[in-house]
Amino acid sequence: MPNDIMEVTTICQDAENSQFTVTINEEDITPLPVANQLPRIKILGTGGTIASKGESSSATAGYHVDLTIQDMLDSIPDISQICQLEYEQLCNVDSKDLNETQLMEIYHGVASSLQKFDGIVITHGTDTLSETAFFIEATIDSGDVPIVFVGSMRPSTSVSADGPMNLYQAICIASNRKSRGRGVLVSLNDQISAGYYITKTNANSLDSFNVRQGYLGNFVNNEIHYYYPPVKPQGIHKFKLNLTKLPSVCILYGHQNLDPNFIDLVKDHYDGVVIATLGAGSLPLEVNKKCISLPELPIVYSKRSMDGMIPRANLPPNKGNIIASGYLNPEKSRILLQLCLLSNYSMEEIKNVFNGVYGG
Ligand SMILES: NC(=O)C[C@H](N)C(=O)O
Repeated sequence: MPNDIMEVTTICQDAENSQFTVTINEEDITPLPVANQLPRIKILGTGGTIASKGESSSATAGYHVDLTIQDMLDSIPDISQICQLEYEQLCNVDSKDLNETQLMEIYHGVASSLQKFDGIVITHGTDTLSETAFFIEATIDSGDVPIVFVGSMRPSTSVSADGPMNLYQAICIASNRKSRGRGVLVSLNDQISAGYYITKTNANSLDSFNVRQGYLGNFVNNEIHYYYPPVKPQGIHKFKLNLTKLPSVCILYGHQNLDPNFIDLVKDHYDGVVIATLGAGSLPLEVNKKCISLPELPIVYSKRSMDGMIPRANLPPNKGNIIASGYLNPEKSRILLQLCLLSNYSMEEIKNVFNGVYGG
């Protein structure tokens, strides 16, 4: 028997329906689970469009959150042969309304489920899903347990609602042992990606999430195809979370003819600032001067552009308090800076953390 690791798996218990001849080495064989040995999966519900109802079947905007996890589960195929399920409704809101208290509830919901479950699914609005996913990856050492975020772009009432299939796939992904050791995942529109890097790039379409670092896998016809063996993103810095309030960090958006004094509006009200710079760290000379004149205020230079990164070489010369975001977009840079400040890191230590994503 060849020594390859199986790269294609099927959720379907009926192996004859698999379109693939799967070769596995003997060490990799797991017997088909009997009912009480099925993976234990915890769903944590937070709301979002996946839990929403609209006015009519053609409405894809103007909807409201109205479904519980149980309602959502009623709309998906039978999963009793795939996993043993438990769920908890942590909150039920549009993700624009998620605040720090609810973020901490999600953190505790995940942390307290890790020991008891083989996989965790979090239903979440797509608008801020990537922020929560990044936060959880940065604060929880999940070991091998897959943590799968899922949302939808159409409300449950719309024609061709995407929520049921997305949820079904997320549960299958969390239940599949090939998902182990991959950290925080996002499952949406048949694609599997790393929560650390994913970004919402389209405000409306089903193909709303994109990741330039590449999708990790694909879900087609009940089969999960991972493109790579288990791996977690490069440069993750794990923070120990204590229960104090997160430091406040704001994001400023750069534009042509930027007034250098815009920093003055926020400098006394926030512990740190992130600027979406015009290109790869470029800001008008006077704005750079203003930023470096505030040596106590950490300022992360991130980017307006969806793709690309901020290299350290593009920072202004006297860059004591200026930190390059590397590959992180402004909203992820904000969370990383908050966590660094919560940990009382020095400016140098903050730069080292951002260096993990090639910034610093
Ligand atoms: N598609 C969605 O889930 C968007 C929604 N506004 C939310 O983030 O809760």
